[in-house]
Amino acid sequence: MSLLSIVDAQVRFGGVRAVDGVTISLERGNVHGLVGPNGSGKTTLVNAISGFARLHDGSVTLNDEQISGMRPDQIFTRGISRTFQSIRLLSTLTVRENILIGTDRARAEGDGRGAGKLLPRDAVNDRVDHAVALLGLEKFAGDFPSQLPYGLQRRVEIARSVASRPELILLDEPFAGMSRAERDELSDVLIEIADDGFTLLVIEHDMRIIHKICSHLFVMNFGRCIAEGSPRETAELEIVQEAYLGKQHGTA
Ligand SMILES: Nc1ncnc2c1ncn2[C@@H]1O[C@H](COP(=O)(O)OP(=O)(O)OP(=O)(O)O)[C@@H](O)[C@H]1O
Repeated sequence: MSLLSIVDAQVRFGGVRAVDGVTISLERGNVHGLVGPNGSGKTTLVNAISGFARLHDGSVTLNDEQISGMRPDQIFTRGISRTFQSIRLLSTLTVRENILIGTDRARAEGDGRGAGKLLPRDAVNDRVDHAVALLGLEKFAGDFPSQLPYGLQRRVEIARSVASRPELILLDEPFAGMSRAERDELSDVLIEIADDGFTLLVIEHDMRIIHKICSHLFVMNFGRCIAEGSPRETAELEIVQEAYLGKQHGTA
């Protein structure tokens, strides 16, 4: 059984079909890449999975439970955590305190619907320690986000997601704005996160990074998923190369 199944998902903004009948599945433990030209619908698809965009048609199911139609907080408690293109950290909290917020999902672990008990303090600390270590943030745990370079702020956001122990982490352009060295470091960290058992869906433009970290790739254009498979096989497809060369939809 797939971890997440999206069937015929459609999201429209007025006359714009931002997501236009996407049917894809995410498999547990994989790092999935989501690529496509600007405006092809990648962020809208991630928004639809995480409850930030309303589906006009189709469905999203997590572990066989339909989550489309739920609010973002309800989807979070069911185990989907995400980051945004712009970093969203709380400036008055330390790195560790920002990551601690991720453990709030534990409140819902009783019945998966927000009625669970609080985790014991030791268990919360273990989760935070694990996330801090996985993201290599030990030296910065007492710092405030504004004291850190951009690449480390990104890592704090991802650590916060990891601390929620989600079933699936959605990362919207986590490498954007990073130096090559920061990109290489973060890609190694994402591989470690996947080795730790997490399932990831990563929006990224840099095919070098995609080839390095992803086992499965989805390619979008004009709101549709036009190809999927291993990064190597999809990159070689003519329809994918045409999308990146900017040929218009429906033209020869
Ligand atoms: N809130 C919105 N209101 C109106 N149109 C929107 C909205 N969000 C997205 N769109 C439109 O939906 C289409 C898909 O946008 P989306 O941001 O999902 O693409 P993307 O592939 O993530 O692009 P990028 O790589 O530039 O981030 C675009 O035509 C965009 O202008």
